[in-house]
Amino acid sequence: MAMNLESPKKVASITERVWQSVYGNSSSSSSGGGNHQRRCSYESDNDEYEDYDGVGTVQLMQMGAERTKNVLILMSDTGGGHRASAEAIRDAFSIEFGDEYRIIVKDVWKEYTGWPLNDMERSYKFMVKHVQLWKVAFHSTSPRWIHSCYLAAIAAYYAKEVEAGLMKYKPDIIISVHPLMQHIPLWVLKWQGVQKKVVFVTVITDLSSCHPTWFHPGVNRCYCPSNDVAKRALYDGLEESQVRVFGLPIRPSFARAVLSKDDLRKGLEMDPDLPAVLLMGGGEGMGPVKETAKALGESLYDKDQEKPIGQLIVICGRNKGLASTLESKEWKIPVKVRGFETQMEKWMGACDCIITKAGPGTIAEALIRGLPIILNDYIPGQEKGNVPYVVDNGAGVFTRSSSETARIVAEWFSTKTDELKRMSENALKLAQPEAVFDIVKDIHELALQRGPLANVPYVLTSSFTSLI
Ligand SMILES: CCCCCCCC/C=C\CCCCCCCC(=O)OC[C@H](CO[C@@H]1O[C@H](CO)[C@H](O)[C@H](O)[C@H]1O)OC(=O)CCCCCCC/C=C\CCCCCCCC
Ligand SMILES: O=c1ccn([C@@H]2O[C@H](COP(=O)(O)OP(=O)(O)O)[C@@H](O)[C@H]2O)c(=O)[nH]1
Repeated sequence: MAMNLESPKKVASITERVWQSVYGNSSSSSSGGGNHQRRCSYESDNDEYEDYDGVGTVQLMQMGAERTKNVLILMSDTGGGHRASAEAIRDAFSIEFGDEYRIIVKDVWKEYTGWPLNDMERSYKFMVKHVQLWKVAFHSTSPRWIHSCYLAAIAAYYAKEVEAGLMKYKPDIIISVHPLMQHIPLWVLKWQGVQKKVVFVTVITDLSSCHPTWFHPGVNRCYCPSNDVAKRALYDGLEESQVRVFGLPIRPSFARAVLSKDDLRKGLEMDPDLPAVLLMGGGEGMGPVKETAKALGESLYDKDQEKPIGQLIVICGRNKGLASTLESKEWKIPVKVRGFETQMEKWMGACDCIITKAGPGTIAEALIRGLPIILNDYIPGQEKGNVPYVVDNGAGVFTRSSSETARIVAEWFSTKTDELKRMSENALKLAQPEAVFDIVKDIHELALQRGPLANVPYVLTSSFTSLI
């Protein structure tokens, strides 16, 4: 098995590739065989596949080995991490392979099926708010026979809809970045008789204690972000040849260090001199963000000298209530309150440490930026294992107490700057900015091994319930 948990390669090479992808191939040097001047086409919400008539055989528009291959990335906005990873993979395909691939990022469930599949975002938000409910749901569905029964029942009910959803995009390659999106699509491919023609891979977006639904023995590859997850994949029945360990896919923009901290701060209108702490709670702004912000407002103010010793950036994600509460507060230190940000790499690059719940995406991004991490919460189940991942590797600390968090940051910014520096170095050692490129290159290899991917014979058939 390629348990090659690689140390980060030269960041400059990624920088160069990202730069060339965005601004064209002006540099004379080239890296990694990408067609940098070309752009990979992709879509997220606009439909460009109007040829599907919903009843008969779907004809492929482009034939032959040279045609653009369709890559369907299955995700759901349950949290912010799945979309972030999907976008990372999309961007890396574009940088590496230009218009060889057409990338489609979709929540097919939401678009095509009915309740409860089309409402997972809200159901998930509700369950994690009532954390005991989530804990019971997570652990009680862990045994394979239990989740297989649930998923088979849902698959049987929504078979036609899921099939139509997949067929519309005529995928040559399907990439699932969600724990509940292996079983049903694989059954549909089997029903279609195209299981051997379509490349199906899973990219796991949990760093450690992930749910067993991630591991499906029918996939061509299962990309695990850590050796721990790979061991669990093998334990759950995958073959060594199916498992690869490259790291968690993070948006390529994180890997480039084009702007200095000074320039980033200027652009973001931050104080140029005061050390900065970034406070967030995933895409939904979860966890004790409000209490922590208030505590930091006190601890980062030197009462004796009557001046701040640090500045605070709060990113509330989609939590609008949180943002408006914090915006209306009077602060003694410089504070910026933001909603959902699309350029997280800039905010992270401008700060000196981060406070967050134990979301895998945020952790992996912070490691790339070398930010020491204070974890102040975790979702039971899939996020629990992220705490020792950070703490045991010396890249951060865990505390649920807001006052303790505020005290630690104040010390990092005054008497314990050496500790902050040491943790930053440890964070960088864990970072894997190349992971997303290694993943897409491996998928490309898989596709090549399949030979020409044309003529995937998608047809609507009558029943597949007998197959599941
Ligand atoms: C005998 C007692 C029965 C108990 C009742 C159980 C009924 C089933 C109800 C709910 C299903 C619960 C599913 C649990 C497995 C989920 C696997 C998992 O890890 O999911 C994680 C994702 C969220 O992603 C995570 O986000 C995090 C941040 O917030 C972080 O980024 C992390 O890295 C991510 O992995 O969770 C989901 O997507 C769950 C969506 C739940 C929607 C449930 C409501 C709809 C019910 C059924 C539809 C799905 C079919 C359920 C089949 C059960 C199979 C497990
Ligand atoms: O305003 C925001 C808040 C969060 N994120 C991104 O959302 C993801 C959050 O993923 P994580 O796994 O940390 O937590 P989740 O939101 O899934 O609970 C990370 O990539 C963040 O950079 C973002 O792009 N903008």
